[in-house]
Amino acid sequence: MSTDIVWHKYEVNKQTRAARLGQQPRVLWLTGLSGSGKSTLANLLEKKLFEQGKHTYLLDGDNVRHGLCGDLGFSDKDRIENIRRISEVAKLFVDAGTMVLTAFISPFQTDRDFCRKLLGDGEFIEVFVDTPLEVCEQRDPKGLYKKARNGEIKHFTGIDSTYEAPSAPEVHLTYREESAEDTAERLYHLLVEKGLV
Ligand SMILES: Nc1ncnc2c1ncn2[C@@H]1O[C@H](COP(=O)(O)OS(=O)(=O)O)[C@@H](OP(=O)(O)O)[C@H]1O
Ligand SMILES: Nc1ncnc2c1ncn2[C@@H]1O[C@H](COP(=O)(O)OP(=O)(O)O)[C@@H](O)[C@H]1O
Repeated sequence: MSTDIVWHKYEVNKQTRAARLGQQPRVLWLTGLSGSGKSTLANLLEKKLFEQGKHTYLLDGDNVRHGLCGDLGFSDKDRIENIRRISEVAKLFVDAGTMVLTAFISPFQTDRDFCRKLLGDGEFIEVFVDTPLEVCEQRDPKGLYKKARNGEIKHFTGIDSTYEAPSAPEVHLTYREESAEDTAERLYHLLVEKGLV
């Protein structure tokens, strides 16, 4: 526990940085099952925003687990800590004026709400990548569902670990049989329609 600490207020702050970058910093938080398309869509969306001159950063589950969260596994307790750390990192990026995209399963509503509360009003955009389990399992891009069904991986989301679907996401990306590029375009337009990017 950190005690006897104070908060320093700086003159160069979120508002001044955001004004310099000419954008509204926020977090586009993609949540969904493994294989639902979070990484693919976040990557395509970041590319689009970046090409428009936005200052972006993508935090991705697999990548973050190589470093910052390399000591964490997939028990409920570890997933909660994973999302807590990522939320704090996302907040720092928002403070730096950045448009953050995240691609984590983030299976629990309370943890996603934790990040929402950590940020300012309107800064947390929850995007539910609502791809059915059957489709994710059929895609199985990393062969993990197969391993989970064989019992080689325990606590796999959707198989023997819970996924709580968002109750009121800002964007609900329903499944359609179409290319990833088309889905990313659909996501982009939903965000634009709602004035979120
Ligand atoms: N048991 C289990 N359950 C779910 N996922 C597993 C598991 N073991 C490894 N993986 C791989 O880890 C990626 C998910 O990491 P996340 O940090 O997004 O998970 S979580 O938000 O903490 O639940 C996940 O990546 P995605 O497939 O991109 O979602 C998997 O590649
Ligand atoms: N419409 C689509 N949207 C997103 N991904 C799709 C789509 N159609 C097929 N895919 C494929 O599904 C897989 C999704 O994997 P990934 O992006 O790693 O998901 P996640 O990050 O949620 O685990 C990729 O291999 C991607 O090419």
